[in-house]
Amino acid sequence: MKLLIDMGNSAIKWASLKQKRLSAQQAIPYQSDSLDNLLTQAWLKLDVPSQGIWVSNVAGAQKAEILSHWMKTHWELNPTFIKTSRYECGIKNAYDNPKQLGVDRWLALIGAHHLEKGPVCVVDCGTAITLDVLNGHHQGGIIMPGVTTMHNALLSNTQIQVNQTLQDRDKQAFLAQDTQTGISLGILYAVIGLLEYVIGHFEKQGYSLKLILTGGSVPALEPLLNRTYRYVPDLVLQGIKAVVSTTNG
Ligand SMILES: Nc1ncnc2c1ncn2[C@@H]1O[C@H](COP(=O)(O)OP(=O)(O)OP(=O)(O)O)[C@@H](O)[C@H]1O
Ligand SMILES: CC(C)(CO)[C@@H](O)C(=O)NCCC(=O)O
Ligand SMILES: [K+]
Repeated sequence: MKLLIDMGNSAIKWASLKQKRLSAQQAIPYQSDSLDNLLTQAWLKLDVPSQGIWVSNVAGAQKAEILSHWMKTHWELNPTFIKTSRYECGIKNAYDNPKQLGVDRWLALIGAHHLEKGPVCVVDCGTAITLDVLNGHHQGGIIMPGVTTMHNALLSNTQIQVNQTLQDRDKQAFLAQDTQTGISLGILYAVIGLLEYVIGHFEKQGYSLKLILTGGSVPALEPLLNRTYRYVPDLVLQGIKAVVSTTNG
């Protein structure tokens, strides 16, 4: 069994890989409890991933160190931290400095390329929202604050007080008649507007991009999306799977 891990900014996600089959993605938010305790709760009953552990980490060196230490202690194994490269699995990285591109974005692109041939727009709606376009090669991308991040930024820079992060969008008007709805719609429209703007730009040039979505905020955006799309919650893990398959047969 191999263990594939996506360490994001707010949550750690993982799945096992057995004979080319990826198990259902599991996730735990980091929250306030120590990562070491969270890992013990999540993984102590797992089979030892004796065929190897691969990690996409954008959560920093300290979390990586805790993860490595936990694995050494409980499994006597060292994880492989995947690095962004210039070329991988048939894709060329568009960044001037390829290493600067977040490894989660790189792996999501690789995952998307395995799912859909042809031009794709890959959008990861997590703590940050990233958008990357693959049209032949990687064309580059965009980074914006995620849904919760936008919400928190607004509340910490104003005197507005609301209870929930995002409201249910059932039977909502196009424009808001209360504060909570106004914030929810503002944030959701910002994301939808970005998608429309970028995909529209490529359409004007004659390219039809297939939209591939991943990340925790996708369900909140779905009611507003007037395009066909594919929602792939474990896209980063699928990218890791593709990388592992090419390097390990
Ligand atoms: N019900 C919800 N409605 C809206 N947004 C949500 C909801 N649940 C989670 N989210 C968003 O999803 C984010 C978590 O996304 P994800 O599960 O992709 O993990 P992440 O670690 O934050 O992401 P990343 O890997 O991009 O760092 C939260 O920060 C929040 O913005
Ligand atoms: C943008 C995030 C935070 C999204 O998780 C991550 O991919 C990251 O830290 N990227 C480095 C910056 C970049 O991709 O240009
Ligand atoms: K992510």
